[in-house]
Amino acid sequence: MMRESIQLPIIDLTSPDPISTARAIRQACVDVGFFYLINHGVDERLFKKVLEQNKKFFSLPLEDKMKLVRRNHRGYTPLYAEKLDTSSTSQGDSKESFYIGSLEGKSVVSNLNQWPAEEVLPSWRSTMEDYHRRVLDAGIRLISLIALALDLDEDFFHKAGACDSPNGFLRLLHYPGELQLSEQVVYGASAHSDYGMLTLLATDGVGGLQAQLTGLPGEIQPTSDMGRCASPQWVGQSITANGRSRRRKCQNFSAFIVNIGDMMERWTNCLFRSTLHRVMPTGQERYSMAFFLDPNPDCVVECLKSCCSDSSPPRFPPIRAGEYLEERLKVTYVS
Ligand SMILES: O=C(O)CCC(=O)C(=O)O
Ligand SMILES: [Fe+2]
Repeated sequence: MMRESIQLPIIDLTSPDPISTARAIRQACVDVGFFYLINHGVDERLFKKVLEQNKKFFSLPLEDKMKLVRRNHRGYTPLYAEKLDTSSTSQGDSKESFYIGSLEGKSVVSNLNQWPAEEVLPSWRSTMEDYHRRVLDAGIRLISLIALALDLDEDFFHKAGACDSPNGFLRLLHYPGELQLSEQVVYGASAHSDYGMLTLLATDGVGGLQAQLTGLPGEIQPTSDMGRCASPQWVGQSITANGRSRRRKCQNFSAFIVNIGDMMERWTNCLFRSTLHRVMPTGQERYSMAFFLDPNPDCVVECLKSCCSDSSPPRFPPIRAGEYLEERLKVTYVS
């Protein structure tokens, strides 16, 4: 059964009451692993500019884009070259993407010369650098609230070495509108969880993003005749960044869709959920920008003391963030 939409909690980054905000974040991360973030400091004009530049890049001829093909996780990945659900037998995902990374272990944007030429796309690089910096800044501020939500000091993740110079990856995405006639199911992005601490996603407002939830807050999970929980449901046809601002009519900016990544799930011993999500093709072209906030590569991610006990021992061994990320990225590419 497909549910149409899910109401995600709304978190205000400028709320004057960090304690109640942290409480709301905790609830969201335990229940769904997703929430909307508003008042994040990335203004609407910049957001529009990035979206425009995003469209311009993907409308370049394929041979131009292929000149910037992915090296060291920076640059262009063509249609079907990536498959986020590594267990699936379907073909690669129906999306093309462009990765912009920071310098290893530094908050400086560095794309190892994988940039479109200034003559071809004027101001493209500076727009992306600006956006990268601002989203990183919002993410770092959010991490302090996440620490509070875990009953830790607000600088916990900084002290753990995660945030001094975190890795920030901005991924521009384009999902073509035409639906492929194929025997196989084709996904825009097949089911996956994100790898890092947090993801801050902005979209052009076109739907298709869905999350897999085992039970909605307050909702009684149906059980089958066997007495087992019914299988998780895909929800959220309408998880769109702009949906809320349209409803509210008063916001002059869009909300980010934020979700918890696997490293945060490891830290919290699965208290905070790194929820599976996917993008289904809708027949409508779609653009999005996902910003992955990952810990400094040297940071060791290990179960928080407050998240384990004798009856709930750590489920994952400690791991260096850089190694973990490398491993996960390696298996994602079809070619
Ligand atoms: O494009 C989207 O809305 C989601 C993309 C996503 O989940 C990802 O790239 O990890
Ligand atoms: Fe994702």
